[in-house]
Amino acid sequence: MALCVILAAVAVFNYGKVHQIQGDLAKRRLLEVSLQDLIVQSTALHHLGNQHAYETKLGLETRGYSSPQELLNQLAARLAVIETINTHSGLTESAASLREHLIAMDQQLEKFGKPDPQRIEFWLIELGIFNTTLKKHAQSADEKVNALQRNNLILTLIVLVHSVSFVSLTLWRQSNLRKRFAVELLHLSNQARSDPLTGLLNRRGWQDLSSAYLRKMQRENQRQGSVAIIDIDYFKQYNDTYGHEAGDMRLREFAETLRTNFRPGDLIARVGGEEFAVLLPNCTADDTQRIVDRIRLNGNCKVGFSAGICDITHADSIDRTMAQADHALYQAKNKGRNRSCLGQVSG
Ligand SMILES: Nc1nc2c(ncn2[C@@H]2O[C@H](COP(=O)(O)OP(=O)(O)OP(=O)(O)O)[C@@H](O)[C@H]2O)c(=O)[nH]1
Repeated sequence: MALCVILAAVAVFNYGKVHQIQGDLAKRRLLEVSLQDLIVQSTALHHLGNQHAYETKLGLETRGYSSPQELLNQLAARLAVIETINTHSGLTESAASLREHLIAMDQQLEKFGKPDPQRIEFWLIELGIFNTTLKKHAQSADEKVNALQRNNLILTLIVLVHSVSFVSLTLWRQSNLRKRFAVELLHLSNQARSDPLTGLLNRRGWQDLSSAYLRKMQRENQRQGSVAIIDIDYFKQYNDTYGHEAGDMRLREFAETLRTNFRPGDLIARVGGEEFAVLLPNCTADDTQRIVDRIRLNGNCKVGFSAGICDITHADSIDRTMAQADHALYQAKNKGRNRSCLGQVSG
């Protein structure tokens, strides 16, 4: 970024220089035009050196001058313009020399009625030198402007490439940060919804997802679905006999048993210490009871448990369904445990 700023500053400086040189160029054009005028007017000078007065007169008249003095006056006026515009020292010297010749010609004209032909030659030679010097100056100024413009183009391209790269990099970093943030957020929200001991949903996850399931069922007008609340029997006794760590191990094993015996689409959660809840979409309470009993009676299940099961067909909230299933669980416990009971759905 710092490099970009430096390059941009150099480019601005260069533009300033180009601007200044272009101002000089405008002055040069004016100088060139004035010099061309001077060259054109100087062709009449030849006639001032003529032997015959009538040739001089004719030569001057055909170029629009009424007298030799008028021609010299015109030359003096053009030279004054050149002297005013001129800024280069080399050209100033030539202009001064031209002025000297002009003064000498003027004096000769006054004294002898016409300037010395040799002086006229000197004037023309000096004019040629002035012209050549001006062209050289013009060429070097053009080269300078071209070089500066080329440098500026390169600088502009570098600044542009840097700026585009900088903006792209910033956008890429931002999008990466956003993605990481989203993943982090998802991870945190998953953590907040899962039970660290068993990896199943916790009570909060159960609340969120079972309510969402229920809303989906109502939206799609599904008529079937059930909830089972499963509670391990005499778990306090197990804990007291084998210790809390062994109890944890049993809970993990039990969670795994539930995970393998229910379908992937069923919602399984640990909603209390040794209490689990399962939501089975598209499954009636009778079918759920059959599944639950099969698990209960299966030799792989190392703990006994009781279950309360309830249909959610007509339920308007998950809490109401849970209350019914809980009531059925209470009955199962009361009837001696290690069994399942169906709950009645009211309304
Ligand atoms: N190891 C372990 N035990 C837990 C955990 N959470 C709750 N418990 C224990 O589970 C036991 C539950 O006891 P109770 O509510 O009396 O239930 P129970 O002994 O299973 O009796 P019933 O349900 O009536 O058959 C208590 O001893 C709790 O300390 C846990 O995360 N790990």
